Amino acid sequence: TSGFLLSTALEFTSRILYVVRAINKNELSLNSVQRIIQYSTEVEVEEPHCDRKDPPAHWPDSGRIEFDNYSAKYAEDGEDVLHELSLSIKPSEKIGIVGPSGCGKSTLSLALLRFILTSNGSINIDGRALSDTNLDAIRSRLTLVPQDPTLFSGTLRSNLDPHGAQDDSVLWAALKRSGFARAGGDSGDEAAEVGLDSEVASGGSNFSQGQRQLVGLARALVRSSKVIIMDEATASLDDESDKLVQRVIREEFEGCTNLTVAHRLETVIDFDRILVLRAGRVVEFDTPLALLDKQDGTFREMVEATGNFDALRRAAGGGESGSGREQ
Ligand SMILES: Nc1ncnc2c1ncn2[C@@H]1O[C@H](COP(=O)(O)OP(=O)(O)OP(=O)(O)O)[C@@H](O)[C@H]1O
Repeated sequence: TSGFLLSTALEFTSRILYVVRAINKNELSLNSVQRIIQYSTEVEVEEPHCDRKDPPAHWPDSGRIEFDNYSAKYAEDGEDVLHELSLSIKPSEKIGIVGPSGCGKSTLSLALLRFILTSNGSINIDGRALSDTNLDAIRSRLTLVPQDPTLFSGTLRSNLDPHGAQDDSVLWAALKRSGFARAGGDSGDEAAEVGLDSEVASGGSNFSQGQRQLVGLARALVRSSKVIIMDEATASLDDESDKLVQRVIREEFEGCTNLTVAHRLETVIDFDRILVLRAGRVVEFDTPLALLDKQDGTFREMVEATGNFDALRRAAGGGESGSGREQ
């Protein structure tokens, strides 16, 4: 009986491990995974390993993203949720995605990893249509850093590199570049020594959400993804962690194309361009300053509603407030 129990327990553990690895591989938070599992029961998703072409090893090499009249939906018989998106994102551009709740921000980030169904048009990255590209390749070459990256019980090393494919020096460099090494390994009561062997509790519960995001960024650095999609944390990060996350995006991902779903306008106010969505459509797409100075603009209204217009406009690189003036 004990032998049977042991083998059942082992089988159970190995199944759990498989799921955890799958989650980690795709850099998705449990929330996102739950949502995707939920979608996949409701949605007629594509076969995950369907016979689409493997891209060359260096793809994507510059990170140019083109949406060409792209529409998408969650279910074959459902309504489109994203409508006729046509926009071109240049290599290394930092794009903030904003808009009211339910406008399609998260759906757009899922679309880049082909988690939803294309109903019309296409998304191309460096000239390659995602619809013609092997799904595993898409999800291993583009990185989605969710609001709260999933960490699993083990060490920082195993969380950064579950397949043990990288040298410690690469992992350590990523931890330092992400700012995690400086951010400390626990709640910061005392200067904790952080190393690759630092223990990670189940769910990363011995780290703050900000620190988990930094580990998520370190994973992206280890993978040297050219395209990084971030879902900004809605919960307020402590100031220190927030600054670190922002610094990493600006400095360490300088050569990457970055799309950030932003809940707080401060996060993206100095990005290269802002994409404003409403009801799944693009309503504005321009530099923050141009949008702030656009009479009756949607982004401008959103910024005005924060009551912090002048400070945000300054942060966007603007001088005297352009309130009330058309360019
Ligand atoms: N699994 C699903 N099946 C069908 N429709 C969905 C599903 N998930 C989201 N939607 C719909 O897609 C639209 C866009 O939702 P999405 O979550 O992308 O918006 P969002 O801008 O990210 O919202 P928030 O700021 O609240 O996170 C909404 O109308 C939503 O109801």
